[in-house]
Amino acid sequence: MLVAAGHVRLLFRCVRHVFAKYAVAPSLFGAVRHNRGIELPAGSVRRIQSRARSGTQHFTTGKLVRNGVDNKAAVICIEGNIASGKTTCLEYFSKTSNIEVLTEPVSKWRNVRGHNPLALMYQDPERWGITLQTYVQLTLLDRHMLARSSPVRMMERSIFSAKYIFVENLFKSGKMPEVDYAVLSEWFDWLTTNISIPVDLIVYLQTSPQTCHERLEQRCREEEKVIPLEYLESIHQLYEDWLIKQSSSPLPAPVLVIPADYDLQKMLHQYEENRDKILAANNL
Ligand SMILES: Nc1ncnc2c1ncn2[C@@H]1O[C@H](COP(=O)(O)OP(=O)(O)O)[C@@H](O)[C@H]1O
Ligand SMILES: O=c1ccn([C@H]2C[C@H](O)[C@@H](COP(=O)(O)O)O2)c(=O)[nH]1
Repeated sequence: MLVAAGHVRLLFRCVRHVFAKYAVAPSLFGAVRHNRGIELPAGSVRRIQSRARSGTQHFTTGKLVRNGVDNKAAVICIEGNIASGKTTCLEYFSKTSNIEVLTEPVSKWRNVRGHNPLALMYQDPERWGITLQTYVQLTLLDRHMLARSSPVRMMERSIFSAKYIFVENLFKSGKMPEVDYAVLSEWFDWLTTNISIPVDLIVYLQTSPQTCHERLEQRCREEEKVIPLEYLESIHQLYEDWLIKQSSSPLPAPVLVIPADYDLQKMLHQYEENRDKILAANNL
């Protein structure tokens, strides 16, 4: 009971953080509605009247969007299993001008005010899964809502994979209590219904779990030393169901699959070969 109350308090703190950062609550509710939309001071969040892009499923009428965000910029999410090579891929494209690269905020997940929710989750997922995933959801939402500085944004993972892969995995494996799953799901549904989170293309780095296991050991991140091959197999299966079979959760954007079991040199070649397809997201 006490644990559940603590989670609710944490969730309220999270949404207050988002609203405070983007000044949504006072300015939104104090806003005046005109025929052309809502007028708000610069830097605040506004509701947009419509947004539809061909090739994507998102129609964002009436959703919150941060003022000053250029909705014409393309957003490409790099998805894949743990240690599949997402950061390495982003590093490669970061050398291209006009591409803004946002890596996952893992450093925050390892240190929030002196606490390490990533390590806690791996030590005791039943207790700390909701704590980590609440913070992952908040920090990824923050990434999605950052004002864009280039015509193309590439970001590592998304609020969608946090929910459809990692939260689902914790719940389906019996490591997340049903009440925690229900609360996280309600949050996710509210956020994605009310806030504009456009994604134009998903690039899926498709690896075997064995490859990821080897790369994980090579990377040697302290918190991840306890990850067994079976964990990577579960995450792999969820990714395949979502992005290849397209049978589990809704797709926020079209998917480009890049086989990623190859060595680094071949991967860089693959990225170059797919560069035009990836950057074509800018013209959708
Ligand atoms: N194609 C590759 N072949 C071999 N090792 C790789 C390859 N791509 C990445 N690595 C290494 O594997 C580890 C995980 O890669 P990383 O890009 O951090 O994965 P992710 O961001 O998906 O977790 C790192 O040590 C990285 O140097
Ligand atoms: O929603 C999430 C997203 C990520 N994680 C974990 C998985 C890894 O241990 C780290 C970072 O992932 P990378 O694939 O190495 O970038 O965070 C999670 O538990 N939940």
